[in-house]
Amino acid sequence: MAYETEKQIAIKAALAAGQLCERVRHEISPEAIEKKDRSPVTIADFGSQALICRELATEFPNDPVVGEEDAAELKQPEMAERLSQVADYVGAIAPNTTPDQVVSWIDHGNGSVGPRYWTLDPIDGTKGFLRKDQYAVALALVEDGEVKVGVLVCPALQLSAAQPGLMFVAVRGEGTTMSGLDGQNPQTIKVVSSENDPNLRFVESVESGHGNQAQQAEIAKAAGITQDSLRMDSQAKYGAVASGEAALYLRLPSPKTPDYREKIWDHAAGTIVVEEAGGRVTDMHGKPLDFSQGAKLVDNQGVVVSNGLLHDKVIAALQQQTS
Ligand SMILES: Nc1ncnc2c1ncn2[C@@H]1O[C@H](COP(=O)(O)O)[C@@H](OP(=O)(O)O)[C@H]1O
Ligand SMILES: [Mg+2]
Repeated sequence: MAYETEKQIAIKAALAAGQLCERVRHEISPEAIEKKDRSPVTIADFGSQALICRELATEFPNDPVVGEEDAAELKQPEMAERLSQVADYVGAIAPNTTPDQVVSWIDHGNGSVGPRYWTLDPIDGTKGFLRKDQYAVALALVEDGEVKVGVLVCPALQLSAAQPGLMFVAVRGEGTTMSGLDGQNPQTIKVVSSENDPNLRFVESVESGHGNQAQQAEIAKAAGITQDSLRMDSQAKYGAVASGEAALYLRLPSPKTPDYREKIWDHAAGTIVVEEAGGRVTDMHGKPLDFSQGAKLVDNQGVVVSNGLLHDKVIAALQQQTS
């Protein structure tokens, strides 16, 4: 099977990172959230990137990693205590970790996009993480601009599972699986194969500033979806489409940030998870997402993720709105 080693290492690394994030999350005090204290997410974000980059640097030393975080802030003398907290959390999974190692692993994630690279969002949906809602650890391998392997660990996502904690894994040409966070009994999943069912749902961000909720509602309606949206943080939304829980995920540019360009780590893992489950991912103009241009999807605007059947209808509705 293609990319078997990459897949196994990515799963191991992302699950370990998910475990670290959950430990930190359960220790967030309600007061910290009220005060909008971002320290829990900072610790988990840095710890997750450190653990994953440690694994990738050991197993694939020649592969660049394009991660969301860098250690510049953590290296400041006034951050010494925070750094040692991160090292403690990482050390619970990778014994004897030193603060210097943490810094160097995090900075291993400052690579550049090339012919083959990994991209990592150590905590996607930071706002969801702080609200104790959805978040994801998202890791993907990209070759020649195409995502080849994607792993999404969603520790708080339940869908139809008996308990929260879902992992989605996809390899190009080999389908998408979903399992619990023990990785046991992965089940092949498929998008919902209907376009006219009154029960079809669409997903969008909880954060109104990350999209255009009014326009998203209109477009979903034009595509025949009559149900209210399901609002969810992070790339868990891609998992919802891949598993058939939703038929569509719309992320249209917010009127406040019309020129926003999406980040590769916010979409790479999710894209392959949906495509390999039989769905489609493009930008709002129907163009495939181009992961070869750098950390941002500079040639794309907005994101449309569907079960495939609805896709052309959605793009046509968007074109009609702008013409
Ligand atoms: N104006 C904007 N438009 C779209 N996405 C944005 C945005 N500002 C920030 N984001 C991205 O939205 C991501 C969260 O998406 P969602 O709303 O689907 O949970 C953030 O990832 P992080 O949480 O990793 O920083 C961030 O990269
Ligand atoms: Mg993100």
